[in-house]
Amino acid sequence: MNTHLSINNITLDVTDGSTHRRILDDVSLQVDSGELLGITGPSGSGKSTLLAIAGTLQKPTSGSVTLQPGDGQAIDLTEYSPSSRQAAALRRRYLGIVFQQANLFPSLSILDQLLVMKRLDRVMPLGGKAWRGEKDKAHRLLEHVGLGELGHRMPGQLSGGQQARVNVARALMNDPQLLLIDEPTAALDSEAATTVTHLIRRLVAEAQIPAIYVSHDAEQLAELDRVVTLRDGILEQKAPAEPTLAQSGACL
Ligand SMILES: Nc1ncnc2c1ncn2[C@@H]1O[C@H](COP(=O)(O)OP(=O)(O)OP(=O)(O)O)[C@@H](O)[C@H]1O
Repeated sequence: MNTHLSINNITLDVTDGSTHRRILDDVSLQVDSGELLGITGPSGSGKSTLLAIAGTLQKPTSGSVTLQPGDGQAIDLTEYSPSSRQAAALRRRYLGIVFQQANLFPSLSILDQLLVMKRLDRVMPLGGKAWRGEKDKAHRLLEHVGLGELGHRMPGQLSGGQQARVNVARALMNDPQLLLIDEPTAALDSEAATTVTHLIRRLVAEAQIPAIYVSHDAEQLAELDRVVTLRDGILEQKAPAEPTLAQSGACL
């Protein structure tokens, strides 16, 4: 089932005292199922803000973000106020968000980092069938990100790259239909960063969901399916490619 993301004419204006600023200006983007789209651009160009809007964490001044799951009705992710119960429900049901800082709970094991939100979300008797299902899933995800043996460790006992992998696994616990990733490898050395980017790429292809990956890192961006650039809130348009001889109909 194809899940498709459509960012439609997003504009964000903010007022700072008596100054009005346009942070995002008529940004439109499409991301296909299984596609990992990179967004890059100078600092302050609006990348994280666009991600926050797609993640229901900020409301645009105008425009919409539509998630079309393969087997259901289209969902407008900009419909509700970010602090509303409805927006929280959309995040829980449809979105996986990976922020730069893993922000792992220092006193919880790696396995429990994946399970803690499930505990808060709904009351599940420990040891019951539903809870065992979630635990199995957390184990499977940790194995999938190469941390199968480390579920019992505490965050302080993991390297930065391993913590970043926990961060990714945690975002997949709710089987998201859209993955939003903000500079996941900024704090990592090049080798660890590439491992995490390859992992994300594999997981997105396997889950066949659309994903957006914000980064400044040219080496990581080169690993993605497609990259677009934001500059001063405007999406840079690539010049159309020169037509090939065949397209231009030229005869030799
Ligand atoms: N609600 C808001 N009120 C005022 N300014 C805002 C608001 N939201 C975003 N901004 C401003 O919008 C601009 C874009 O910020 P954003 O964090 O999206 O940029 P970025 O491209 O992700 O930068 P970086 O690469 O440094 O993380 C910044 O100048 C930020 O201060």
